Amino acid sequence: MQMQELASRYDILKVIGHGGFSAVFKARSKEDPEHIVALKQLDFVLDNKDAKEYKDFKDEVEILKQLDHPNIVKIYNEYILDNKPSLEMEYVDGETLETIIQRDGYFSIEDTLDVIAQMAAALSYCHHYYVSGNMPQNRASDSVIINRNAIIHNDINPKNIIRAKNEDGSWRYVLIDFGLSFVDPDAVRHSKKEDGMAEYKAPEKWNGELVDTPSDIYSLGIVIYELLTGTVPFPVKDYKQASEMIALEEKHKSAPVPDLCTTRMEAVYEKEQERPGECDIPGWLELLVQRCLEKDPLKRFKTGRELSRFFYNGLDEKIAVPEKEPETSVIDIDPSAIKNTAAYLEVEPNILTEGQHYFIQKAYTTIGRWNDMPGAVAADFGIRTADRFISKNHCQIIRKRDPEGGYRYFLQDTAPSKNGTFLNTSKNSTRLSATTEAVLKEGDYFWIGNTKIIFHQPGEM
Ligand SMILES: Nc1ncnc2c1ncn2[C@@H]1O[C@H](COP(=O)(O)OP(=O)(O)OP(=O)(O)O)[C@@H](O)[C@H]1O
Repeated sequence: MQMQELASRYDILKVIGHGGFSAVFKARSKEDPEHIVALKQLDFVLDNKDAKEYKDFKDEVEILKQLDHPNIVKIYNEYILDNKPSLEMEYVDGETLETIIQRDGYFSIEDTLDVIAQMAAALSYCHHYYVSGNMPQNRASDSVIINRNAIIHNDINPKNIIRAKNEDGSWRYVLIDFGLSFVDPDAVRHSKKEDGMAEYKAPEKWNGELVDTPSDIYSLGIVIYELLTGTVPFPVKDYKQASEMIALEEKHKSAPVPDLCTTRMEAVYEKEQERPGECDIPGWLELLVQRCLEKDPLKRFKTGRELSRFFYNGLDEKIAVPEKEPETSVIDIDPSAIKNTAAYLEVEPNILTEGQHYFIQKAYTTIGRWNDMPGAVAADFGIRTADRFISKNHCQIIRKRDPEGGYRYFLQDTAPSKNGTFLNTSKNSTRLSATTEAVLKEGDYFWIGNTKIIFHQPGEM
């Protein structure tokens, strides 16, 4: 790589990242040795400096240079060095949220609130930024969408938020990488065709509709969900699989978001190997995430400012949180009507017990006799039975992630139940000890009281 101009201007201190399309360096200006910068240089040789794309890019940089906010990376200048477009910006010394999530799994509530406060401030600033003077046209399909009243980031994801330490030890979260339409051919690929990373991409982007400030709110909502649970609501294993991408599009457009509290409790259990008591996400924060992830952009917070307002009202306990519907349901679903279901339990009907199915959706599913007394503690899976040998809280299924990304399921007796839980035996021969977690495979069955329950795992989603 020829780097004469670059080398004459800067001492390269470190290569921060080098992908297929650009390299980012930590560099020291030779002219001003106090000046440490991040320098992003495209692997793109510019042979025509009058090209329209390059002019647009320069215009965009001119506008982004004006942005001055503690939670937005400061852009200093753009140059052509060794025939390559290069962007000089503030060096943010820290780690991306992606790195932190990969290492730590998920964030505490307190740290998540800190991220939301700072990112809502950043978005509030750019979503209400008044652009004066000459400006590029609003190019809705391009990556940076600039009009007089808003700058849209358009590629919010955990790779583009860096956490740095302030002098007083507190965290500063900084939004980087406004998906400039020219600065990064990779961004062009992402944004012109895909408008940002697929797992963070708002439904209206998939639909090719007008992208506006609520699209950033959706992407930030996915990041908040991921901070709280360690996983995005709609994960993708392989981007190259067309069927996965079609399914992902469908999920963003129409699938309900998996319950935030349940997913967090599973993540806590997986990390701590200890059952969490209550979900620690405040009700108003659940509502905030739901509002960010509304499919219809008109139902989301319109801009960072609206999000911010809701956030501080939540902190001040000024948001009314509706009671959650109880999870236990008496509606029986026929599993054959559902393709590709998650694991479920089938109760074999007998003279005392109704046939039932129950889909396992949580890290712990308690199983016991159906109890409709008001205020009674009910098991997750209440078996409708007159069988008095089944306790109200008899046994449980524990769900754990396996290394391939699927789930494994275990049966455990409840500490111990009065009448025992019997796995894969004729009834009443080998009782599970209360400390055993017996692994379950498709077709395994167990007995509680006089009732047989069959475990099914037809292939996880
Ligand atoms: N201003 C900055 N200060 C410090 N590190 C930065 C700065 N800008 C980018 N980085 C880091 O440099 C690395 C490469 O960044 P870059 O934006 O090119 O890569 P990317 O996010 O992998 O690619 P893409 O832009 O195609 O999504 C990342 O680890 C990023 O966090």
